Amino acid sequence: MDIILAEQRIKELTKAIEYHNNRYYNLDNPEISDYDYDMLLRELENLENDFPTLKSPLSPTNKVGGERGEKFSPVTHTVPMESLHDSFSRSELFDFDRRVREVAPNVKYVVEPKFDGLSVSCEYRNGVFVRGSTRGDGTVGEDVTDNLMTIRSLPKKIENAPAFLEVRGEVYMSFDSFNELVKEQEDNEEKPFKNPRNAAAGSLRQKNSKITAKRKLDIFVFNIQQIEGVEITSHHQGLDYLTELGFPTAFYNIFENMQEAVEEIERIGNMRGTFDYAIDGAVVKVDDFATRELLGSTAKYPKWAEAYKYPPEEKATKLLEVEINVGRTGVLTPVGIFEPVFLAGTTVSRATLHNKDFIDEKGICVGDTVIIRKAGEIIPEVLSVKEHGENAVPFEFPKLCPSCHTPVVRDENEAAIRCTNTDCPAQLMRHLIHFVGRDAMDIDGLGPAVLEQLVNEGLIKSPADLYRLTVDSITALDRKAEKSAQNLINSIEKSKHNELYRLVFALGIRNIGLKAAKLLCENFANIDDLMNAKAEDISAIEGFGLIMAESVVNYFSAESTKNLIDELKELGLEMKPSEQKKKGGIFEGKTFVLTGTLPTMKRSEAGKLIEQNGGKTSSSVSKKTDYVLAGEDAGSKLTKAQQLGITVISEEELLNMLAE
Ligand SMILES: NC(=O)c1ccc[n+]([C@@H]2O[C@H](COP(=O)([O-])OP(=O)(O)OC[C@H]3O[C@@H](n4cnc5c(N)ncnc54)[C@H](O)[C@@H]3O)[C@@H](O)[C@H]2O)c1
Ligand SMILES: [Zn+2]
Repeated sequence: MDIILAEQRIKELTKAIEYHNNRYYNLDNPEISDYDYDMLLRELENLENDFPTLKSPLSPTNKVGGERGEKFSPVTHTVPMESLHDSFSRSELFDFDRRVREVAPNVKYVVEPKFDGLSVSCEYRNGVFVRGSTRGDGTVGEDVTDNLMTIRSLPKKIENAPAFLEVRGEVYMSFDSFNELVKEQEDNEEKPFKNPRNAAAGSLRQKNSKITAKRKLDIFVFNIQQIEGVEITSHHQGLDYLTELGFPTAFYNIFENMQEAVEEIERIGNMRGTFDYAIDGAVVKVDDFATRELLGSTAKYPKWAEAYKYPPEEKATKLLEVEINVGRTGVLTPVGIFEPVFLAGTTVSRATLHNKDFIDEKGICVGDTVIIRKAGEIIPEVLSVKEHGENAVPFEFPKLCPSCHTPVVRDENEAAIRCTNTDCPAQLMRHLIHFVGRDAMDIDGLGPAVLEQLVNEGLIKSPADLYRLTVDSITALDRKAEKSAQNLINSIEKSKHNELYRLVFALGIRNIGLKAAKLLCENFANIDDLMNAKAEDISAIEGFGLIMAESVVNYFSAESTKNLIDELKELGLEMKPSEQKKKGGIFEGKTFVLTGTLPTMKRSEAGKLIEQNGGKTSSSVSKKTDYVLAGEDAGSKLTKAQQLGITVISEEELLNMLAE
């Protein structure tokens, strides 16, 4: 390649990598697989090696991680949180070994699994967990102490602790917790997380630690960053000590040569399907700290460690049939059923085919041999058709709902095809599951199996029928004891006293999630006001757009909704109003966006103050924003405010406004 072309390609790659970095680190929502990303980075690294004069000091090959978001306060890492250099072949590992042996001919290596989560640092003073932070750009991370507090396996207080200890670990979500979460998200027709890593990152970087607590995160601790009062001279000694203190650590082994280390890496690779957590590789580390000192670091990673990344597994299998699932809002989702294959640790026999367009674009026919792969190690995806089956014909997307046989419709500008029949049994099941859910009416003891029985027996045709159940009607179902029937009735009774927002969420109005349901109820005094609200009134609520507003109005104007609400009222649902948005404070009707570090207050404190005085806070700057309260290091939000000509105030000015 000549230098002109190389320069052009380096520019392209840099741009693409920066784009994907932002999606991955800042938005927790990557667009391409890690493997594809690694290949882009590798191509850039190779070009920079071939044309050293073209390498910019700001190259992504020189930088760790993403940027620090504005959600959390900054934490400066005394000991930088470095990244790792990746190898994709044995020969690269032996190159690494050669470089190390120039400095330390008798090196010993520790090999351990490389967890696929997100990196955090945790600090302990006299054994008490005092602060935890994300890696950020390696130098400055985000303070996520409250969220780390929710991780059960992370010790909060350690016995016989050193005066000061900073450890580094990887927060992850187990496959079990991840599958549970995705199922919940799918049932609610929310966009599910793509893999456990994104789920872990998205959950840890939550403003509301109550949400983090529900997500069941876990941690493996793999390094001592700093320690006072205890002397440790090697990595394996450090790991043993951490285990002794009660930290969850992973297994490791020590080797005297690279050949054995490579075999261990292969062994771990072969085992990866047996772990309950995702690993994306293994790490080889120089054991002795003094040798590490000698080897040093580059701007991005230590020269004493090397990661080996396992390639994503792909397999060919036959598509046997396409099943159509009907979701709560009636969306028909095609699911491919394959001849079972063992892939990246689990047996795969189904994968979503997303929608009609996906099937048409790939030209997928029943009977074809297709290539499937696990992206991000977990969710199987269909990559391509490898070979058309002999008599394979293109899959015909059904024109009727498979559950109720009503003709389906496709909305304009939407890939989704829906069944719009409100009495559709498939939707009814989904709807009921949602209706009784924890964030909705919160009725204990009504799992999918019981609901299905009740629906099959014809006892339940709508959510209102739940309130018509009796102990007798339930005990009549097979194997239901009187006691459990009574418990069920009790929890159904209890749900009658719920606050209105639960019902509004439970109704499953399109585009209305839990937060929107709460907002609606804070802005309308009771169900009747809400049912009579006009789209303009609803879209005036901060956080609501016209689509959401219309969705609410359409839903409540339907005759079937009116009947349902009447029935529910008659059956004794209290529909308790929520506390109404405070009216009349000095910030009444004003929306604030808070950004940067304030001189004396935490942003959450300032937010509370604003809300106590009738104002609202929002996380993004728009034309609806009245004030941007900016502190130090206010980033893009400040710029946006300036572009839109929105008044920017300081903490002092805020306090002056309140004093007036
Ligand atoms: N798909 C995308 O769009 C996209 C974009 C950016 C980054 N990525 C992915 O992110 C990763 C690159 O990020 P990175 O800089 O964090 O590098 P990395 O994940 O490859 O390696 C460094 C990280 O490994 C972690 N780690 C886990 N177990 C460890 C152990 N036992 N010892 C030491 N460290 C351990 C550390 O927390 C450290 O931060 C790659 O996997 C890349 O594919 C993907
Ligand atoms: Zn239907």
